[in-house]
Amino acid sequence: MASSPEGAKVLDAYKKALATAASVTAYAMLARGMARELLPDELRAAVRWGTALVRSRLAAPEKERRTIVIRRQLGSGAYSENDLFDASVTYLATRINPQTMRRLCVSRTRKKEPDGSGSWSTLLCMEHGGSTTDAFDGVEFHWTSIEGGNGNDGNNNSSSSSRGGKESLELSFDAEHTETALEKYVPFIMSTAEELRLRDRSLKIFLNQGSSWKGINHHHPATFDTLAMEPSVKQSVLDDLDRFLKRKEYYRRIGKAWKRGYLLYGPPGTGKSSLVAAMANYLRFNLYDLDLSGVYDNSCLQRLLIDMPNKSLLVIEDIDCSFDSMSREDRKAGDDTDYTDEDDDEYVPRARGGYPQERKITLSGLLNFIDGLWSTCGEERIIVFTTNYKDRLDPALLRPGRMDMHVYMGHCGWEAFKTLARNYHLIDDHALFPEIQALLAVVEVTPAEVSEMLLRSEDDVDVALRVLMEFLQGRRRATEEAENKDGVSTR
Ligand SMILES: Nc1ncnc2c1ncn2[C@@H]1O[C@H](COP(=O)(O)OP(=O)(O)OP(=O)(O)O)[C@@H](O)[C@H]1O
Repeated sequence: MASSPEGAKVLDAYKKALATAASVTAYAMLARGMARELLPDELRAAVRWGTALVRSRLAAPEKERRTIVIRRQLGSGAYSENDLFDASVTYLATRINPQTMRRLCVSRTRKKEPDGSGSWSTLLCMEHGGSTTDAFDGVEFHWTSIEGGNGNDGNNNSSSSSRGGKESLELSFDAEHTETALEKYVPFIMSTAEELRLRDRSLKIFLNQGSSWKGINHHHPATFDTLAMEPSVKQSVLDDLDRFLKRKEYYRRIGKAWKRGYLLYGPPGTGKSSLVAAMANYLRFNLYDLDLSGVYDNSCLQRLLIDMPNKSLLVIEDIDCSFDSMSREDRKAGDDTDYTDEDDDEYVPRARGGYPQERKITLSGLLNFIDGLWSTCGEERIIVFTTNYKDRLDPALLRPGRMDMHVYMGHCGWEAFKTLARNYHLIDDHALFPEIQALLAVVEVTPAEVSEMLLRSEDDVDVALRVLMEFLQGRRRATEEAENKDGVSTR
């Protein structure tokens, strides 16, 4: 290559560069040697300090950190538990990766269901001294578990939390993310822990006794999967519930109470109560079954409604029987009670058996409490009214905006039947299905009646379906005879 003119040029340039580098190095060594010889120690120290200062200014500054200490207990009293500590432990159990933890705490608890069965739940948590990281909103949060004790834990750990003699968690992050930590991350931890708690708790059903609620464990097996109803109606109820749950901010913004009302109507035995139970199971809300015949007056009603916590479902069954829309004149004619102090638009509550009772609450009182009182205290409530006779309801209940969704629970159609066949006999098809489908298209039968027929023979699906088919044929004959009779009599 050197033999060509270009090669000679390159070699030349290379030699020059080497010579320059060698002379720069030699000069630097010479200068350093001279400085060591000529400059006094103090001056050299000052130069070193200046160089370090320039270097530290140019380098990226170390980020400031913040630490939030979350103590298990806030004081020494019985009510000093810190909910944020419990919520953080619950939340972290879902974030801990057992693969990356050197030491890990595992606890198992057995939950007993009302039907006697039990299930195990496992909780993972950090051992004292352990740490883990979590990412939220693009920010990295570092968690450390700090041991409690009496200030002399032998670790020489001088953190304030351990000195306080109480167990705690420390949450550290870059100081610039303090607002995210306090305004977003902490509320997120609380709401996630609350969701997990609701998912794991045994549900309760509360019944009113006087002006208070009495709760018992509630284990209604109905779920949206086992519910036999029109698939599109079922899906629209599910979608509505999901939308409701997600809309906390929306309700706050438009200034409306975060509640939702459903009116379930349809003939007896079509699954209205089952749907209420399925809704409670789906939402993991406790159920408050209000028997208006046991409510003396509006103030008693008010107390009951105030006592209902958030995330609860209030159901008033057979609302058409609970209020009688007789006018004052009708009532005066019917009994001797003195109604002189009443407003004309008041209604007499009826006991579930249909007998009017002495003391009164009003439908407007009920609706006003639900609209007014619930908007000022509490949130995330569902109210469900059920009725067999929608046409008998007071128009005040049906007014747009009063009940957000009206759900018709109808007679058993083909899709509903298939759900029941799957529930009771685990089948999706059978030789008798076409005939049953044809019969269901012309016969009015409730899911409760179909369920009863399918249960007649639990072990033998052939027998069960034949029993159902004969029942449907009998119903068709009866309907035809009735129609013929009507036809004859009207002729
Ligand atoms: N749609 C349905 N899906 C599944 N099972 C149902 C359905 N409807 C009725 N059943 C069965 O019938 C029983 C009675 O039904 P449920 O009490 O839910 O009906 P309802 O419409 O509330 O009746 P009522 O108007 O008389 O209170 C239920 O326990 C269940 O076994």
